[in-house]
Parts: sequence; structure tokens; C-alpha cells
Amino acid sequence: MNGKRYVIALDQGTTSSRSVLIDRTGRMVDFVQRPFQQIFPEPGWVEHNPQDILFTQLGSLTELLHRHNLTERDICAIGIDNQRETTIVWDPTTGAPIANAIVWQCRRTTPLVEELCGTPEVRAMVRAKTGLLPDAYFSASKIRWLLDNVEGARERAEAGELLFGTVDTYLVWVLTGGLVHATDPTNASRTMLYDIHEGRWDPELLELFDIPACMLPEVRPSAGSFGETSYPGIPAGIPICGVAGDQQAALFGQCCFRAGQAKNTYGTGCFLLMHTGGTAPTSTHQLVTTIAASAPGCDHTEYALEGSVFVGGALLQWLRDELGLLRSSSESEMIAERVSDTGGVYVVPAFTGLGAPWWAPEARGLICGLTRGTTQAHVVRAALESMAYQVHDLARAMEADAGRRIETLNVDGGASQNKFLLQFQSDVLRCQIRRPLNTETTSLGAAFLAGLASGFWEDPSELEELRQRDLVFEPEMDEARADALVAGWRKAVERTLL
Ligand SMILES: Nc1ncnc2c1ncn2[C@@H]1O[C@H](COP(=O)(O)OP(=O)(O)O)[C@@H](O)[C@H]1O
Ligand SMILES: O=P(O)(O)OC[C@H](O)CO
Repeated sequence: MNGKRYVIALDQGTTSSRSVLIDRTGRMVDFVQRPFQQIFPEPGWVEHNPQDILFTQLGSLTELLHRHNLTERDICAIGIDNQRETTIVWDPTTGAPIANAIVWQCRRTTPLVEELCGTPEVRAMVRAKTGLLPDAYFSASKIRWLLDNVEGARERAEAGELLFGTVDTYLVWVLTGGLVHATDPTNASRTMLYDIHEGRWDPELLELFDIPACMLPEVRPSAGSFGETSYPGIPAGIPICGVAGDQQAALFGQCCFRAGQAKNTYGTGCFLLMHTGGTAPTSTHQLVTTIAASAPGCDHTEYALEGSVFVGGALLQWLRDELGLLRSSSESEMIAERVSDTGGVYVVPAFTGLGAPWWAPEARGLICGLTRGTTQAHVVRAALESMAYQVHDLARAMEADAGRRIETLNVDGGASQNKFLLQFQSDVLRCQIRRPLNTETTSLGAAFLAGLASGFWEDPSELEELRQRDLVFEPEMDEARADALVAGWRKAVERTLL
């Protein structure tokens, strides 16, 4: 314990950077958010300018500090959570990135991954070591692309003149004045270069992707020491002692510390993660196994199963912007409640194919079951229900892989404000849904990690007690009806696979 009043979370997301002030009761006192530009140089490519990431992050931090008149005397620690997989390579002598960051959504390296990981043997080796499915999503092929396509990059990297980092690493490096080049296991586990069982960068994977080991950051515990702030304009000497990828941070922020505890984030897409304790199950349903963030003092690696829904809340934005059926996403709740069911309508938002457990990249979306009596309310309700069905499918796959039921699903994200959605989720999943009062669980997770590492909080049980009042949803729908609805959804999904 010390007299400092706050922990700050730096929440570096895909579309904005946020700085969040959190007090000892776990309350979010205030936050500052700065959006930044998305760069689409070619179809399917997505980039960020690392300077944009940096200056929106630092700008939000300084504004937050000024707004509350805060100095290093008030801030116990900084925690960082970040968009994962996004890849930055820079020159440590100047701090200048050699190119824009290649964002996790960018598909430019799909042919490269096909070429390097095309055989069943290589795919199996990558899966066994990293827990991931070989894909352009993860960092490895993005680093390789930069080395192959930026003039002189390979020679400089091999001579030890370039550094690689995910966004956490880049922020830590800049904030510590270039002293610390480090990441944490949750971020390392998303690069496709890290052996999640051995806990080290893997020589065979580095050889496969032809990436020099000297570019890679040191891997330190998520609740560990990442140096101190030393950057002009930022109060000096604040310890940075929490780092985690944003989805693992949210799992931690939801106080899912034990095997079987799960969270789902309903945002533009959805991310479902289940803590699996010290075991790393291999999914037979195309889910990925990833490293979970651990509290200080944990003597073993903890894991999670993860699955994602590509189109979640984005479907409501599509109904709003392209079909004009809604004025806002939040209006969907009131409109859906106007009807008692969808009248047999299903929406399958396979705009970019379907993810786990279907993995059908060629599938395309549909709205089916239309009759002359179908109204706006039926379609809007079916759109909300589609989010719940997709999470249901992921959750059932996860339960089969983990060999245990999800008793309670902890939820967060923008669309978790929708109570109709959460009740329907509980009905089809047949489990309790819990929404914390503070749904900013990502920032909370980063703050918790930094706060535990710095002694701001004593131990994880204290954090469970801080958890503010939850909104709880229990299944209300008759089980036979819920099963019939899910069966109808399955038929609709099958139609998209034709
Ligand atoms: N009340 C609501 N009901 C349903 N969907 C909502 C509601 N509020 C926001 N959304 C959806 O949630 C998404 C935004 O959530 P957010 O967690 O901020 O997203 P992200 O972090 O993925 O950018 C949008 O796609 C929006 O359509
Ligand atoms: O930026 P977010 O919060 O949508 O998260 C992105 C994920 O970390 C990508 O894996």
C-alpha cells in the first residue's frame, strides 16, 4: 500500500487510444479518448501510422493528467492493454518506424501464409506450438512481409539494427525513453512465433518465417516490471507494470481468474474467451488456444480458449447505414421488443465468411424466412438474435473442447448495453449472464495487472470484492422452444454454406 490515489490504464484499440483513470475502489474516475486514422492502401489491406497511435495515446494521457491536475505523486502505476497482433518495426537509433503498422485485420499476407504453412505437417507443427491456426491475422507473416518489402529492412534486421514489437512493446519502448524492449506472454502468444507450452520464442518458427531473433522483444510477466516513464511532457518515474492484449485484459478485468470462467465482449465483432487454468487444450473446433494474463506470483502459465465472431454489432450498423432500418444501434432494443418473436426470420451476417466453429470463408450473408407479414421489427430482432446465436455456437464448441460447461458468461462491450440481447443470450445458451456495472473491463484488466504488481491492490480476491453490482440474466424461455430456435438458426447457417 502507498498513498498514491490512482492507476492509469492506456487502452490502445484498433480505432482509438484511450487513457483511463481508476481509483482504489476500481471505479473509472474519468477517461480521454482520441480516434485516429484507418489507412486502406489496397483492398483487404489495413494500416495504422505508428505516430498516430503514439500521439493519440500520449495526447489522451496528458489531457487526462491536466484535467485532474495529476503528477507522478498521484499515479501509482500505468497498465497497458492493446489491439493485438498489429505489427510495428522500427529503428531504435532514431525511433522511426520503417513503415506503417500492419493491422491485425490486414489480409495482405494470406498468400504468404499459404506458401509457408501449406502442408498439413507445417500446419500441425504451428498449431501444436502456438495454439493458433496459421493465418495472416497473426504477426509472423506481417513481420516477414515488412522484411521482404521495405528496402534494406532484411539486412538491417539481421545486423541487429531494427526492432519488432506489437503495439504494447512500441508504447513501452517509447515511454521508457528506449530503455525497455519487452512484451508480455499474452501478446507474444498472438505472434505465431512463440511456443506457448515452453514459454519462449521458437527457433523452428523463426526459421520458417525467416525472422532474425535479435529483433524480438524480451517476454516479461503481464503483471511485471516494464520500466518507468521517461518521455518529454509525461511525468517521469511512473512504473509501467501491467501489459496484456486487450481480450486477455478484459478476461482479467472481469475477474475470470479460474478454469471455466468465461467472458464475451459484444463489440463490432465478438470475442469469447474461457480461462482453462494451467492446461492448454487443443481445440477440435477451430478455436485458438492463447495465454491468459496471470496475477503476480503465479508459478505457471495460464491459458484460455478463444473464438471470435466477425460480424456482431457491425450488423446493426449495416441495418442503420445501408438499409435504413434503424436510427441508432441502441434503438434496436426497443424495436425488437415490439414483436414477441421474429416470425421465423433469421439473419446470418456472413459478410466476410463465417468463423469458428464453421470456418467457411466463402459463405455469404442471408436473411431468410421472409413472408408478406415480415416487418422492420422482425428483421431487427433477428439481427440481434444472430449475435446471440453466433456466441452460442462458439460457446458450445468451447465447452466441448474444455470438457466443461460455462455456468456464467460475463459480458461487456458496446452491445452489452442491450438487455434484450443479453436475455436472449441467456435463453439460448441456458446459462447465467452477468454484466458488471463497469463494462470498461479491458482498461480495468490493465489497471488490475499494474495495480497488483505495484501493491496498489493486495491480491486478486480483493479485486473480486471490488467488482461492482452486476446485472444478472437467467434463462426464462422454455428450453424446448430455445432448442427449436437454435435448430432453425443451424438450418439458416447451412444455407449460407451452399
Ligand atoms: N444498445 C446497443 N444495442 C446493440 N448494439 C449496440 C448497442 N450499442 C452499441 N452497439 C454496437 O456495439 C458496437 C460498438 O461497441 P464497442 O465495444 O464500442 O466496439 P469496438 O470496441 O469493437 O469498436 C457497434 O457495432 C454498435 O452497433
Ligand atoms: O481493437 P479491439 O478492441 O477491437 O481488439 C482487437 C483485437 O485485439 C484483435 O485481436
